Amino acid sequence: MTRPKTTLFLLGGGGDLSSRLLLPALGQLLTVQPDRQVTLVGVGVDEMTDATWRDVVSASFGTVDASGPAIEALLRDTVFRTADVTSPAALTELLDDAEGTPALYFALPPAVTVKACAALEQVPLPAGTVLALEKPFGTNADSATALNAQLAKLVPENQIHRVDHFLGRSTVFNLLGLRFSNRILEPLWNSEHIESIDIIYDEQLGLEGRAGYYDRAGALVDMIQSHLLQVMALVAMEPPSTLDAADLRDAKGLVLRATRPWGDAPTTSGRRARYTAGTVDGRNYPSYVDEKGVTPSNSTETLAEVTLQVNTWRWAGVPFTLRSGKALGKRRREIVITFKSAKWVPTGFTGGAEPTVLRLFLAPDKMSLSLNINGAGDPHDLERVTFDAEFSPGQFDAYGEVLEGILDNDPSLSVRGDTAEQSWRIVEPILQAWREGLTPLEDYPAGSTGPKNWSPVGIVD
Ligand SMILES: NC(=O)C1=CN([C@@H]2O[C@H](COP(=O)(O)OP(=O)(O)OC[C@H]3O[C@@H](n4cnc5c(N)ncnc54)[C@H](OP(=O)(O)O)[C@@H]3O)[C@@H](O)[C@H]2O)C=CC1
Ligand SMILES: O=C1O[C@H](COP(=O)(O)O)[C@@H](O)[C@H](O)[C@H]1O
Repeated sequence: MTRPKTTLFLLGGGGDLSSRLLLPALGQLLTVQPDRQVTLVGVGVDEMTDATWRDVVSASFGTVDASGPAIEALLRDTVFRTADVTSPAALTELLDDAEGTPALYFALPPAVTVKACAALEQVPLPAGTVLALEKPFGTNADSATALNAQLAKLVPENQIHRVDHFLGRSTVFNLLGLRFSNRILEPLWNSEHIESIDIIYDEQLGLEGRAGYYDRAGALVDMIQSHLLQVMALVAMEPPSTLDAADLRDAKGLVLRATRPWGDAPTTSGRRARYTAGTVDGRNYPSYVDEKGVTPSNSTETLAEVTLQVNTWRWAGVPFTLRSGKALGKRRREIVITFKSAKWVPTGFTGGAEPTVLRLFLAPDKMSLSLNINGAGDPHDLERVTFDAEFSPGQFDAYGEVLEGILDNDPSLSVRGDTAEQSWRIVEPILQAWREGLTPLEDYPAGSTGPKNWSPVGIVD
């Protein structure tokens, strides 16, 4: 198969995202798929020579041992352009150099991305131009709507990739494959049989010098609005007919449109907390408020939990709890599906009251299914047994899969405009309650599991 030529413009090519995640991912992709014809153009405001840029790209490729003919060709031809991408003239000049289909990756501060998109209105865009936008997509539902309207003036929706690296994970296909190819799962995947679903992404990392962004976002926006709602949509979606972008994204949209804070009570459906000084795995963390660049009066939460309801026949009454936080004692990245207990365990057995639990672990992807079976010895005794399996790790890291989608212009693993808006709509009442101080901001020591008085979410091993 001959692949079409693409010129990938990395706007913000000298930034952290590019050097740490995008360039290594590109290196990985071209190593595995050397038949790709990609010309790379790095763009930034600060001057950089082509030779220095080549060194940047080469160093990033080195982190993943990228090699082969496509890598050599890319390194030979890549150039850096100094340009202010908020200027229509600069953008026009950049695009004049494009060979094949241009893909513009906005690895820029979000406010600059918005201005660049406005500038693009005055730029003749070659047919097929692909736009890839990083999170955060807007700062609330209104700004996300406005940005969508702006983008719609530029290219059709299926040429817009709103990047969510969680959807780049092979996790998406692992989850859909497991759910939809096993007759013992899908018929039980509803409120008749499922008690609750928890989606947990607890990190040991703290702020890591990202106050400029994180102190205005907080855990709810940084992780739940941006990523975990997309994961939830995959868990809760109706069976799609195909894995095509339209089918997958329609099914996700349906779930998110039906999602509300639990009991329609934004004040009580969420909890928030902020870390104080502590130790995580031998590493000392200062209190969040003492981290460089943090404004304590922002009351930014570093741990957020929200419980949501999905108002559909399938999910009525099932709480979906989404939780993510930083500087926690243990890394937990999983989806926990807790089934209802058996309706009746015959008298004569002991045990067996515990429900079936399916745990889907993320990155690396694994699953475990806990059931009750007759244990060794007395056959009346029911004991817990867990079946474990590992999923294939996938060909690429998450950003490799993201880039593959962009270069092939397959938007199935990116966020559609309407669902970006829905994600904001879902969290906004909770954010509002938090801004008004209606939900207390609690504390937890770094290295702990969260505030002492919080009941655990999911399974605590
Ligand atoms: N870093 C990360 O881990 C992640 C980042 N993101 C998102 O990715 C985006 C980029 O983040 P990050 O790489 O960390 O940011 P950085 O601040 O490290 O990089 C931003 C880049 O944008 C360039 N830039 C700024 N203004 C202009 C302009 N007017 N014209 C051309 N270039 C410009 C800068 O150029 P110069 O260097 O020349 O000043 C710089 O290279 C953000 O939206 C962020 O939210 C998302 C997930 C993770
Ligand atoms: O987008 C983000 O994701 C990371 C977590 O994802 P991972 O793939 O690095 O585990 C999170 O740490 C960061 O705060 C957030 O912006």
